[in-house]
Amino acid sequence: MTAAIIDGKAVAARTNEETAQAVAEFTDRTGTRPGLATILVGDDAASAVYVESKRRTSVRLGMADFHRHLPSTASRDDVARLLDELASDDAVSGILLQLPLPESLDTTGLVDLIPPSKDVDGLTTASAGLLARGLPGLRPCTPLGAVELLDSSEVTLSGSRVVVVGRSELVGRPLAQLLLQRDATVTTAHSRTQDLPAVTRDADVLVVAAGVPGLIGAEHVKKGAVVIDVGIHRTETGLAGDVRFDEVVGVASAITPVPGGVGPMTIAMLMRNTLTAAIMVSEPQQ
Ligand SMILES: NC(=O)C1=CN([C@@H]2O[C@H](COP(=O)(O)OP(=O)(O)OC[C@H]3O[C@@H](n4cnc5c(N)ncnc54)[C@H](OP(=O)(O)O)[C@@H]3O)[C@@H](O)[C@H]2O)C=CC1
Ligand SMILES: Nc1nc(=O)c2c([nH]1)NC[C@@H]1CN(c3ccc(C(=O)N[C@@H](CCC(=O)O)C(=O)O)cc3)C=[N+]21
Repeated sequence: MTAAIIDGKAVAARTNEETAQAVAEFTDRTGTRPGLATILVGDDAASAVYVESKRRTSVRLGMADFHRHLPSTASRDDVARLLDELASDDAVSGILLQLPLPESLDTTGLVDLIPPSKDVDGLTTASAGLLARGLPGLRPCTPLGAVELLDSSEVTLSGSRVVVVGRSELVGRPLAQLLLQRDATVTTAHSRTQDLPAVTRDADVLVVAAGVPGLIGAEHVKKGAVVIDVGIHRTETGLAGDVRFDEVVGVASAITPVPGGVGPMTIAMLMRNTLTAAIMVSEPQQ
């Protein structure tokens, strides 16, 4: 048996088409475009590539592009001032502060200057609280993308055993919360987990966001499980994930590739969140 390949690129393209359509309707109705502000601090090459990709996609879908680039020497006050300015600009629907920030800057303190209504990355303490409580709010893009891929493959979440490897604020933790809301039986594994293969072999659905190249092999996967690989690494032979794809493809029933899996979905969910943020401002809930 060889696993079905879950085509994130195709699902993202379909999602983006729907978003573009909804952006056009929004613009007809309100006379304004949803606007995405991306902020890059410093010159990390990978971050610059991701930000470019987000900007390019937002423009293609009909949104307004507000990009700001600060030098790696920018102070906390420089970043805070910029965030305040974008927070009070009505043309800006969503603000994305690309991570990681240079080490000298206090990431949580700065992210929390983004108003929850513009937090299209879903990373502020306020958004995390809303998610934990199950209240309406903007959710982090990569977890949303992973769940969307599972839905697109018609994977049953309710009652299923899902193991998430990783507990970061950006991916693992919010993903576990989203899956709990979908009534999955969720286990979160991390670097202190004992006997990781025994834990992951229990999973009907295994989502890996550990940031360790090739961490997960055939010995970690139950026959017929669905495997979502969030990891992304630049290697000499190209991009690779946290999962040894060549091994696991022979054990799983479905698997995401890297590239072409979760990555494109992250951007598609950012676009959808930006539209949602714009709509929430133009049509506030009663
Ligand atoms: N495709 C996409 O759109 C995106 C991809 N990524 C990628 O996903 C990966 C994870 O990102 P992120 O969550 O930000 O990473 P972090 O480094 O912030 O978190 C990694 C998590 O994995 C856990 N972990 C590390 N090593 C092991 C191990 N050997 N066994 C079990 N758990 C382990 C850590 O545990 P502990 O808490 O104990 O330290 C931690 O909770 C990276 O490769 C990143 O590049 C990230 C965002 C978007
Ligand atoms: N505030 C913040 N929000 C983020 O969402 C965020 C972040 N910081 N920091 C870094 C991670 C990483 N991330 C990715 C986005 C797209 C792809 C993506 O499009 N990947 C393509 C390939 C891209 C390529 O060719 O390099 C793919 O997997 O097919 C990957 C990874 C978002 N992140």
